[in-house]
Amino acid sequence: MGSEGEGSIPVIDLRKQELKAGSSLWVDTCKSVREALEEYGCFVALYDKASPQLRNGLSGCLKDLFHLPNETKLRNKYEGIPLKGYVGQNSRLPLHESFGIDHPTTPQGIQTFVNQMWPHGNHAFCKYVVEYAKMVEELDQMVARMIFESYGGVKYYEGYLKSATYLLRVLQHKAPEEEEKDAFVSHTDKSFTTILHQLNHVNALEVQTKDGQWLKLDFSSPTSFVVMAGDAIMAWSNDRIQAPIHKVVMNRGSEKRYSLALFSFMRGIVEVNEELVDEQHPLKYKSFHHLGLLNFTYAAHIKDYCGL
Ligand SMILES: O=C(O)CCC(=O)C(=O)O
Ligand SMILES: [Fe+2]
Repeated sequence: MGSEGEGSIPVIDLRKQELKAGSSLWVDTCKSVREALEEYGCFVALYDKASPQLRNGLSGCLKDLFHLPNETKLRNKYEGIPLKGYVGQNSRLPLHESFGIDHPTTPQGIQTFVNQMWPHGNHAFCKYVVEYAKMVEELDQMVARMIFESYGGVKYYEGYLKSATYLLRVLQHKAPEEEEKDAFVSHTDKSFTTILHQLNHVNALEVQTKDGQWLKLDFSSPTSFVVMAGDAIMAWSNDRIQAPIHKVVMNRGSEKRYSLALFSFMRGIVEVNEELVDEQHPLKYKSFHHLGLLNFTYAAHIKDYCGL
């Protein structure tokens, strides 16, 4: 467990049976999670709940989705909320295409999306996406518990369970004609946390360290998931955790890349964890409405929205 040498993103094993809340392994793992998030804003979690059948089923469904006609794809719209719907055919992001599925862990959420894309239904898509999203939601909740515990108590965790809402983005990135090219521009996520997974072996995600170095992430294994801090957890932690700047860089001649990002958001108000405010660490953010942050100018920094 822990870091794989200097200058690389930590890998943390969350697969072990003995990893039960309160055990000594749990306490050690919470510490590794906290250190990774404070140093890099992300880590690679090893988690083995995605069966080969699920991954294969999901791959097939996503390929079908990206093959739909453009006018069908454009029905995936969320008025007023940038990047929540379909992004594609965009000259500024020519290698990128993605869809947003709101509430992917609920039958209604997935059904709404499927009705837009396949008015006659798509049973396999519903089945695989819900199964996948629920599995990642469990991982998200486990990591959230570890984070909340290591920063002073489970009371925040109970609030998180009640108010977390999820958005699944499914992404396809194509290879460029030049040697290498940004396929998704550098940004931080506006989520509380994001969990990323790749459906094939094409690595392309890069994360910037505090000293400005870009690190490539290898999460091509079926058991690797990247847990990444978003702007909201950065504010909640009063800047102990930094939301890392990241981008997707594709190389010439590579296969199309398929990845999935499960973003968590809090319904309602996020308050800075009071245990993380003291003389050395004065309060850096006002309480803020998380979904309001999404409606705020997308390109803006969270400090413009609720920074002190
Ligand atoms: O595809 C990836 O690995 C990253 C995608 C991403 O950064 C995002 O959707 O916000
Ligand atoms: Fe991102």
